[in-house]
Amino acid sequence: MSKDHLNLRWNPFDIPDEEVDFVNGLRTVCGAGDPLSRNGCAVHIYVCNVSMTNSALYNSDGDFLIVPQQGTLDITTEFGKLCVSPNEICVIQQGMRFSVGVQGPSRGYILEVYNAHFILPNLGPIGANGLANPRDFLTPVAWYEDRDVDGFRIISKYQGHLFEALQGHSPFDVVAWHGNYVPYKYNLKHFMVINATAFDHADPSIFTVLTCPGTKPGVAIADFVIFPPRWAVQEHTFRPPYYHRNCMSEFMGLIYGNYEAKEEGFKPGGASLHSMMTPHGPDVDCFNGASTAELTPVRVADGTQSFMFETSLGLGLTQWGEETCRKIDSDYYKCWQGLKKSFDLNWKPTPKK
Ligand SMILES: O=C(O)Cc1cc(O)ccc1O
Ligand SMILES: [Fe+2]
Repeated sequence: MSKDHLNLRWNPFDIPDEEVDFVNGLRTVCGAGDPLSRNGCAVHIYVCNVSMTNSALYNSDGDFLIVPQQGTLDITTEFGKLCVSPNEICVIQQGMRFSVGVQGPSRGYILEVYNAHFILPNLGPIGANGLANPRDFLTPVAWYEDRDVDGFRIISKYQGHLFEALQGHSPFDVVAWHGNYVPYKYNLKHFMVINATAFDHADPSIFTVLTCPGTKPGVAIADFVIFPPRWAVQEHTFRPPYYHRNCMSEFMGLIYGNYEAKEEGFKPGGASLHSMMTPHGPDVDCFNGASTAELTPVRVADGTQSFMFETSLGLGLTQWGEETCRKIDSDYYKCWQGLKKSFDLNWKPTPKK
């Protein structure tokens, strides 16, 4: 494997012209571990343009966190209906039957976890409220249909493969439910952003919406992190993401707009992967702009929404992610090539007021 395989960028994944529904349009990009030992995660893309009809999917392997990027999803579940638009996300847990309706060309990202359910991160010193607040998560109200169907397809994703059984009626015949094992949705605009207000760039874990914990305390199987519209006010700081290498694998996607560290090249519906311990950071334009900008309070990321699936596991690419999709941007590494050495022995910091 050559070095440029460790930092990768994908151009937007194609939505096919021929009719494809949500299940047939599922593609796995990368992953770690496996569902047999209930340890690991996977990143999938869905691209589709027609609704699932007389069919339902359930995931025997783990939980799905679905991030629509284009097109609203009308999801019918055994618990009722969820309408999920871009900039909203939903979680459909292991075993729940669901059917996805779409209104046209649709695309999005899915984070699947095998170990445990997603939870809100511990707030630690943040205290009682902040980040994604529990009050903003919505669960469906019960909805049912009593519909006989000649051959309703029940599809199970089991050990990474799809299996199918036919039954004579719609599975969405549950008239009521109680308990808390239920799918939910969340609108990212409700995220209460907390960030550095004096100096330094905070670890993006401060933007964690949901996390799937692993067995080592504080180490996640996967975090869902967003880069929401916010103020940047830090002084004496290079404000964009720092250049770093770290112990996590970072898969990023873009719902709309631009990502501040890569205004060019990272496009909505595309993706990037910065692999564990592989150096990365802002592109040369971002570096040059932020190195000379006056550090007054400024808005960051208005009209945009990027996100990261971050995992403590190593992410291995599938054949589809690496080759079949034909979306890998082989010039990605060039975004850093114009970075010049800027060490100056005689430079002195401006004294603090
Ligand atoms: O652009 C990235 O790769 C994601 C990222 C953002 C940030 O603010 C700090 C670290 C980091 O990896
Ligand atoms: Fe990073």
